[in-house]
Amino acid sequence: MTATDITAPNHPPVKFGKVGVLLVNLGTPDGTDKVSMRRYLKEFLTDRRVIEWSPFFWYPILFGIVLNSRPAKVGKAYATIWNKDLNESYLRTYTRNQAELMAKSLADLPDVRVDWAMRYGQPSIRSKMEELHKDGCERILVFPLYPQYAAATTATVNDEAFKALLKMRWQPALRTAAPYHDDPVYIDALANSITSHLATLDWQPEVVLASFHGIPQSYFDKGDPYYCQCQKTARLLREKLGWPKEKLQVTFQSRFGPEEWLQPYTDKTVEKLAQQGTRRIAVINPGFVSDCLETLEEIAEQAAESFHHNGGEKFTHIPCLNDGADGMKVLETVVRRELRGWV
Ligand SMILES: C=CC1=C(C)c2cc3[nH]c(cc4nc(cc5[nH]c(cc1n2)c(C)c5CCC(=O)O)C(CCC(=O)O)=C4C)c(C)c3C=C
Ligand SMILES: [Fe+2]
Ligand SMILES: [Fe+2]
Repeated sequence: MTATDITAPNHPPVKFGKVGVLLVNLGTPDGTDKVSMRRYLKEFLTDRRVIEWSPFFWYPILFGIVLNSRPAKVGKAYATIWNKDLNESYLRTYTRNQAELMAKSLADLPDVRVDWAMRYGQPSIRSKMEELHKDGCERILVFPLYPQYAAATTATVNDEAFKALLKMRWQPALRTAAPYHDDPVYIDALANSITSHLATLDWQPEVVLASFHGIPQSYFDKGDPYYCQCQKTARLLREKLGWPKEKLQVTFQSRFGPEEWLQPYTDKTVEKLAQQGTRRIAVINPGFVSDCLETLEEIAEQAAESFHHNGGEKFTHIPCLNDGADGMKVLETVVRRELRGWV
């Protein structure tokens, strides 16, 4: 269709013919104060893709205990890793940078619009879908920025994108990007980030932990592919580096609540390694596209402290791919692949 196809009298102006790419990450509070933290955690922890317990059981605990105690505690943790220059979390800074850099690298596709959103907090997926649509995007690619698929992350982003279409008369076509846990470009980028980080040190780790965010064991038992995709990423990374299994070990971090989560746990492994005589370790977080609370505070601060406290000597955290050239090459490869047939 071209503008000349609009022949009806008094037809309102419409934009069309564009393709949108929406990069989506998990989310972020607007500030580290209690009110912002509570708002963010409430949106996050009422998502049934994240907490699968029945609301009849969960809400009294959430509203009676968790949302009264956790905002202050987590706010303090966020304050230690806040991007003070821009007064925002690094997850927000990196996600915005990724979208801006992506727009530049797709300059050869003039009909493509790139934007970013957060599943929890601002800018919301709905607001960005509406903006892209108004801007003439008849097709939108939603890219949940998680290399490994989990219902608690990927599926909830996709759900929200589809929900945004519910009230639209003229819906855009919607595509969602597949996980890329075994993409050679991603594995190469991780391998490069390990070797180039280790080359900056005057010591070498005996063990490198590949620490992924955990999920409850029960989600895995119900068929979530996340655990297996994490294991595959680590196997391919080991093969790429030519390392044995003992040198690159998979662990799972960020447990929440009393249930059993995927094991081995990162915090317990760090403690045990130090207690059993390992003196030098490195930790990489291959499942996180950008550094955030879970990498900067839980690993680079807390895990490092625990390692030293238990007798370890050298600890280093390998930064996430963030908005660096290797990481952007990964994201661009996925976007160009998923746009095939549309551009
Ligand atoms: C049952 C609760 C949770 C599940 C399941 C879960 C899965 C999951 N999360 C990420 C990535 C991130 N999580 C982050 C923070 C975070 N995660 C949970 C809970 C669950 N996550 C909470 C309550 C929080 C907030 C902090 C806290 O209260 O401890 C973040 C960091 C966000 C930031 O702004 O820095 C990320 C990223 C993945 C990949 C995942 C499952 C695969
Ligand atoms: Fe999480
Ligand atoms: Fe955490």
